[in-house]
Amino acid sequence: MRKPLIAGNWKMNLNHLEAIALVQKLAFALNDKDFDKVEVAVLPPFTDLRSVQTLIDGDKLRIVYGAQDLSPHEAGAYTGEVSGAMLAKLGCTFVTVGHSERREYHREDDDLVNTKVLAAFRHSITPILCVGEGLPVRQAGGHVAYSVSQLDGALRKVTAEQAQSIVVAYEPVWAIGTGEVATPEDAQEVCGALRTRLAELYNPEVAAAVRILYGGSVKSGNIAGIMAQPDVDGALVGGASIDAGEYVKICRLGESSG
Ligand SMILES: O=C(CO)COP(=O)(O)O
Repeated sequence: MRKPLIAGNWKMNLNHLEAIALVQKLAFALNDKDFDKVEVAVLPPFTDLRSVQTLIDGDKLRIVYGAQDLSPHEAGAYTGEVSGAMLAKLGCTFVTVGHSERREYHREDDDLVNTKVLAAFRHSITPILCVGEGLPVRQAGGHVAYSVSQLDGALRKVTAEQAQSIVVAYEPVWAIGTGEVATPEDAQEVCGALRTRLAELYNPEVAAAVRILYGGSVKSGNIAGIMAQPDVDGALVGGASIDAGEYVKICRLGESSG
């Protein structure tokens, strides 16, 4: 049985003081003890992680956290990079890898994404592997093949044991930050195909264990329909995750529709 996951990708928003304020608001709303049917995560910028860790650990909050990227390297002369070991030391549960904004603005390709997935596993951090097509690919009808090939590329040398703990996020680029959300059927089509591919690459047990999220303009008004789909196990939320009231609503709806 897959526990639904709602993860908030803050992107490059909120300094560490603003991060503390947001987590305090979320904690107040989400910390009642009935709220245990969904896992709630926040993914702040690197500079906020220590503050978020201190708050969550200190108050034993029911929120987990992670980073938005990591280096494929272990340590050394890699100016500007942050290693998996550093993130593990900060108690990160998750790290997003292969987000379309990294693929587009930092030219990350499937090979680099693959080395980052492997780096996350070396430090027992769960990768949230992002895949998804742009508008021209969608219009040409190639969205399933494109997303599946990104999955294949990212999972090279990943064992079945590792793969069963991964989180995959289907984020069609045309739906990110545009207000144009995929229909529940669009989300199911690709998430279902990704699960089928996991069964082919590994085995049915791995496919059944992996949580597959949808991301792209998720709001409280559209989450329920998307999460009602059999192969959608939660959401990777961008803009709406830095609005405490809206994110709490999304998490509550995720809990009841998961
Ligand atoms: O990129 C996303 C999450 O990783 C989605 O962003 P939005 O929810 O702002 O469309």
